[in-house]
Amino acid sequence: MLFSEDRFVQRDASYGSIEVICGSMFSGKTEELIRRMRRAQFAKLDVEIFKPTMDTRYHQTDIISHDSNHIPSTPVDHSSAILLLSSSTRVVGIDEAQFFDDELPNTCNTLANRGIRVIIAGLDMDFKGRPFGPIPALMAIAEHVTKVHAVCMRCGAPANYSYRIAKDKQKLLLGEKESYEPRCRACFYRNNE
Ligand SMILES: Nc1ncnc2c1ncn2[C@@H]1O[C@H](COP(=O)(O)OP(=O)(O)O)[C@@H](O)[C@H]1O
Ligand SMILES: Cc1cn([C@H]2C[C@H](O)[C@@H](COP(=O)(O)O)O2)c(=O)[nH]c1=O
Ligand SMILES: [Zn+2]
Repeated sequence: MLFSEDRFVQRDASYGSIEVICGSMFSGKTEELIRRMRRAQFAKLDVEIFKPTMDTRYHQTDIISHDSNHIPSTPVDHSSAILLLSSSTRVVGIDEAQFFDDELPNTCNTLANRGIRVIIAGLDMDFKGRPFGPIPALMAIAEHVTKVHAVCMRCGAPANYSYRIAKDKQKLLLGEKESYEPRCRACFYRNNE
């Protein structure tokens, strides 16, 4: 079922909220983030979208999904910049949040306590199946967590792991289908132990 904004409205409008969209690569995190941001724009709310400067796979500024859906964003080096750049904003979106520093949860809390709706998209696990960056802490403090799934490239089941095809072992390796494929638990661990 699609996330519905109507299901959760703060009674005290001086407070906002935190939403996390997480899952494996190709699971539709960016598409879902774009969908929610576009609905906020249709509602004529001021929105700002941020991504980490290091994620330059498709475009210097735009956020672009694997289906070429896109929306403009502001690249930032550190989560503290998001606070400085969000003063007159009602809705803040953050993509590829797994790449941000450990201050991101505090930043998001500060924004939400200023009345801002914060929507975060990011990988919950790295290629080893381990929690990734600030995402687990964000999931803990969020009002809403949406876990989306890709389709396992081996068996067609819902996939929640990002299997790395490339031989590189370092945690950070930007890439797409040439380097990763989504897999279900069985197909991920059967070939990865
Ligand atoms: N194995 C797969 N499972 C699901 N979607 C896939 C797969 N491979 C490619 N896609 C495409 O990826 C799109 C999702 O892209 P995107 O929102 O950028 O995902 P994410 O941000 O989670 O990596 C899907 O709509 C689909 O067209
Ligand atoms: C699993 C994993 C992924 N990455 C990189 C690969 C991509 O550049 C992004 C994820 O992009 P998506 O929008 O979710 O498809 O993260 C990485 O650096 N390390 C990993 O373990
Ligand atoms: Zn599978």
